[in-house]
Formats: sequence, C-alpha cells, structure tokens
Amino acid sequence: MQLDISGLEGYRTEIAQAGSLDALYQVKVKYLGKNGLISNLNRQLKDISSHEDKKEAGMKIGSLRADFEALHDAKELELKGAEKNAKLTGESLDITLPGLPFTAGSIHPVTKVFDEIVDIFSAMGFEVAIGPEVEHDFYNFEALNIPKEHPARDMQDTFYITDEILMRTHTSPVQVRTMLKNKPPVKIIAPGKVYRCDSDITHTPMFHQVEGLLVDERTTFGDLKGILTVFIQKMFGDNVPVRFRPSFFPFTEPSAEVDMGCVICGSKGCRVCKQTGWLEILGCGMVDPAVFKHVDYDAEKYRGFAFGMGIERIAMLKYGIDDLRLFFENHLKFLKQF
Ligand SMILES: CNC(=O)COc1cccc(Nc2cc(Cl)ccn2)c1
Repeated sequence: MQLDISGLEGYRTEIAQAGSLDALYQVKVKYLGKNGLISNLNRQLKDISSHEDKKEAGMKIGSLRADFEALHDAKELELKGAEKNAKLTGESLDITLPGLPFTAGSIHPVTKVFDEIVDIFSAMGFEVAIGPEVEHDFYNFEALNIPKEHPARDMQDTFYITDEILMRTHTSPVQVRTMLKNKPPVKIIAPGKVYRCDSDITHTPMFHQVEGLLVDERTTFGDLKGILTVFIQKMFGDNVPVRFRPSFFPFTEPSAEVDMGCVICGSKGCRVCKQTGWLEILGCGMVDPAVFKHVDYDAEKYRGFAFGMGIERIAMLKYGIDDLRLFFENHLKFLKQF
C-alpha cells in the first residue's frame, strides 16, 4: 500500500507564486493547517499494515513537510524583505526636491516709518529720548502752558487715571522731563505711543507720535524751517513742495503748520487733499517762554523750536493707506506688503 500524495504536487508553485505574506500564509494553512493536505497524510498511515511501508510513508511525509517548510521560510524571508524595502522606498525623501518656502515676517509700517524718522533726525544730530506713557498732568499739560480749564484737558479727549494722573496725549512731556534734567543745548526727538479718548473712523485711542525739540542760544525760526524741510523731502522726495502756514499752539509762539504738496495727485487737487493740492504733515513753532519758565530755562539767553507729527498719518501718506484701523487689525495680507 503506497502513500497517496495526489493533489500535493502544487505546493512548490503555490509558494513560489505567493505574492504577499497573507497569500503565503493561506498556502501554509492549505498544506500544513489542522486539516491541511500534508497534515492529512498522517491519516493514511493507519491504513498501512506493513511496518516497513508505514515507516517509509512516515519518512516521506516528514520530508514533504520539511521541504514545504524550507521553501515557505525562504519565501517568507523574501516577502518580508520586499515589504520592508517597499516601506522604506515609500518613506524615502528625495533630498533634491526644493525646500518648502517659509514665510518670512515683515516690519510693521508704523515701525518702518518710526525708524526712518529716527534715522533722518539722528543724522541731523538729534538724540532719541523716551519717557513714561502714564504721566502727571504737570508734564503733559501745565508745563506746556496748557492751563487747568483748557479744552485739551477735557475728559472727552484725555484718559484720566486720577485727577492728576493720565495717559499722555502727546510726547511733549518727554521733552519737558529732558529739559528739567539737562541744561541747553538740548537736541532731541521723542517718539512713542500717545492716547486720546476719541476713537472713530479717523481716530484710534492709541497711536504714535514723534516730537522734536532744539534749544540753544541762537536757534532761529529759519533753523526750524530748514530742519523740517530736509525731513519732509527725505521722507517724501526731494521735489515735494513744502509750505509753512501761521497757526497756534499754547506751547509755541510763533506757531506754524507745515504742508507738503499732495503726493497722491501731485498738487492738482483730489479727495485726499480736499482739492487744495496740499496735505498737512506736522505742527511746529518757537518754544513759548512760558514753557521755559516751568523748566527754569532763561528765555533771555536760550531760544528753542519744537515740532510734532503723527506717525500713522505719515505712514498713510507715504504708503497710500486709506484706513487708520488697518494699522491695528494686523491682517497678514496687509502686513505682508511691507
Ligand atoms: C501731532 N502734533 C502736532 O500737530 C503739533 O505738535 C507740536 C507742535 C508744536 C510744538 C510741539 N511740542 C512742543 C514741546 C515742548 Cl516741550 C515745547 C513746545 N512745543 C508739538
């Protein structure tokens, strides 16, 4: 009685053609599983009577199993290796690909104008002075010849913290503090945040200003005109026309407001310059003796000029920005343009 191994000859091809570890596992179940074709051969042993034949058949089954397992293990190693390579290839980086573009930050337009103004005046010998934003009304108003009942002190314009402590409404108090600490000559610009109570489409409760102050023994209004004309032409172009118009501030006498030719319409007249062809840029004047009195400067010996400007206004004119709120909303589409 011989062992019937019909149906078994396929396992070599089936192992060789197994395309994945799962497929190979199915082949293993088919031949070596509980009910597998090779496993079942053992059932034939009990039908073999002769001891010799039974022994031979058992050896035959053993060698079949060994052969199957050798082929299976080799194929398993091959498939595992292929799987690992496929995984590695899938994860491999092509380092020759261009890098991801990173978005660089940019400087805020107020900071850009702030820095440019500081550069222009530093080049003319002005030092930068800073001071507190929470001020006493002496430095913010009284020392600047703004008496107690002056409208500028009204609650609707000024943030009061107590009756005498407030958020500074301009950077003039820095100039006052500097004069109280130093004898002339004084040549400073005072940039910084200032606070006003009104906030609407053209006003924000906080904005930025720069003031300048020059006190010496022979300072003239001509010096003031020269310094400011140079500043405006460095900021807006050498050919921009500049004019000085008589005005009034409590802390300067004489006072003037400075206009420049409208940079939007080239002085022809437009909505921005209200058809005048001129844009007001800043205010200035010769320091009023009443101010010198508060800082104990001898008005007979010293003369000074001062000026002040809003930075957002300068930035709006320089960059053609028509909405003040854009400076504070920080939309990236707006900020990335600078
Ligand atoms: C936005 N600012 C404006 O339109 C006008 O600002 C101005 C004009 C004239 C003078 C000043 N500052 C000043 C400071 C001292 Cl300590 C003494 C005298 N004056 C500010």
